[in-house]
Amino acid sequence: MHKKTLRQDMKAKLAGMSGAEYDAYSLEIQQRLLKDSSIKKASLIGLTISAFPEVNTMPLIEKLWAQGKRVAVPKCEPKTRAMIFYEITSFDQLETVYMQLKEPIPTLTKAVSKEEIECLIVPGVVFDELGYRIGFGGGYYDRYLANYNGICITLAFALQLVHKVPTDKFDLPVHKIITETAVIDCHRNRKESYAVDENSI
Ligand SMILES: Nc1nc2c(c(=O)[nH]1)N(C=O)[C@@H](CNc1ccc(C(=O)N[C@@H](CCC(=O)O)C(=O)O)cc1)CN2
Ligand SMILES: Nc1ncnc2c1ncn2[C@@H]1O[C@H](COP(=O)(O)OP(=O)(O)OP(=O)(O)O)[C@@H](O)[C@H]1O
Repeated sequence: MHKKTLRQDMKAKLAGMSGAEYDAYSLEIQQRLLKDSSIKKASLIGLTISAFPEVNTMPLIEKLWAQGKRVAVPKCEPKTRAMIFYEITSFDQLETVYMQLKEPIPTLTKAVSKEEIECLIVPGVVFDELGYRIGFGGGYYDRYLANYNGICITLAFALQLVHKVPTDKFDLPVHKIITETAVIDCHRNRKESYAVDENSI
């Protein structure tokens, strides 16, 4: 199925989730993430300010701050489709300027380089167990990840997983996907799937 159709179908499915499910699953995903070694090790984490029905990241950000971690969120550059991450220490440092997305106010925050971000929480709409994803179609993360060397984790509701996401050559998979029911080691799944491919030749 085409990326665009998969994206639209999933958005419709997500819209059918109840508020109670959204809250309970988001909390479960947050708790699983906070137990994960990649997050425990990281001192600067890059993530987005979620917009419903994305897994709620606002309570997560508060938890990260409470644990003494630094948090950086992206600002989009629509002309070039680039993103710059800025460290925020309060939700008062956010504004809505682009699409209904909350972004950091550059005059109140400090830009952080890609190399400083040890763990990046990557958003998206549809995912598979190898870590491939379909985002909102801006290509922002495909570009950002092209020369990113840290750990990439996605937070998703279990219903956002499909058997296989169609991929283009610029698509880069995440290392792990955390849902309310599982922590999926996509990196390992890819290694195993390549091994199966080789054995079948
Ligand atoms: N909460 C959250 N913040 C995020 C993302 C996200 O997925 N979630 N992003 C993740 O990347 C970036 C913003 N992504 C965007 C992706 C597409 C469009 C956009 O303009 N979409 C057009 C169609 C695409 C086009 O014009 O070619 C549209 O919907 O009309 C805007 C922002 C950064 N911030
Ligand atoms: N590394 C790249 N360099 C240049 N263009 C790219 C790159 N990656 C993706 N693109 C372009 O961006 C557009 C959007 O790609 P795609 O539909 O895969 O986005 P997405 O994965 O849904 O979005 P996002 O990465 O923002 O979550 C495509 O037209 C693609 O050609």
